[in-house]
Amino acid sequence: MTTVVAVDGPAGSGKSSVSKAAARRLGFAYLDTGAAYRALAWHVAASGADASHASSVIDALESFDYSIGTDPDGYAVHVGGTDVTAAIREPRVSSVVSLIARVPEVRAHLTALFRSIIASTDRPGIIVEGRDITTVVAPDATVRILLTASEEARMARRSAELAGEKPADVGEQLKKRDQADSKVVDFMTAAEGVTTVDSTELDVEQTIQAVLDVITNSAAARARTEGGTP
Ligand SMILES: Nc1ncnc2c1ncn2[C@@H]1O[C@H](COP(=O)(O)OP(=O)(O)O)[C@@H](O)[C@H]1O
Ligand SMILES: Nc1ccn([C@@H]2O[C@H](COP(=O)(O)OP(=O)(O)O)[C@@H](O)[C@H]2O)c(=O)n1
Repeated sequence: MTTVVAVDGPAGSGKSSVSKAAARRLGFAYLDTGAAYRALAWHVAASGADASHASSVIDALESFDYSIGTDPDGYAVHVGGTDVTAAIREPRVSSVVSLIARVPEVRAHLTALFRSIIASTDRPGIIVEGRDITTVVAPDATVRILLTASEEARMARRSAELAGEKPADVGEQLKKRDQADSKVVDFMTAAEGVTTVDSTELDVEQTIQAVLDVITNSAAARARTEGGTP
């Protein structure tokens, strides 16, 4: 049976870098669900539609021909024939993606897509990261983790990544996006059965180790329960 590891958390908490590294070490697949919301935001803009109109966004879903790889060593994101891997990280996409993510039809459509990608993985496990993986996409995942960090740490990390942008602007955008996103799904508090890893005081390697420890312990506990051992 495939081991499914669900990781949620706010922007800049380390979900994608840590999940990718952990997947690489375990020989697991890796699924970045935020990339799909970002790619749809890109597609809506490319179609000339208005991201703030739910009906236009729902219409754009019909022509949304999306694909993403699940190899943690390199995954390309495509919309139709266009490689949008880099374009979806641009601030113009980040600034509108929450408008897309708040539309229930979009969430239902993408959730079904994520579940089919999870079901078709050919590796022993898959790490899936986003905002609602532990609660909506895969609430029955083998391992469920909430990766957090203080707002200050997250803003500093994102500013370091976007070196060409003004740190104050990057921080403000991250804060606004988290506020908008958290009205739609709760990724700031751990749901029942979800283990919190706080990376504020950890470096990247320590965070990867903390996540790997949770995966090892939870998978072992799950195997004991399913094997009938008390
Ligand atoms: N303790 C840490 N844990 C995870 N990432 C860290 C840590 N310290 C610094 N970083 C850096 O912060 C950034 C986190 O970004 P990312 O993994 O994209 O987060 P998210 O996917 O949650 O938005 C990366 O550039 C990473 O190298
Ligand atoms: N499971 C998910 C993943 C992302 N999202 C949306 O997609 C956006 C981009 O997600 P992301 O994971 O790429 O963002 P970062 O945390 O990497 O900045 C978020 O701001 C949410 O609006 C979501 O609603 N549900």
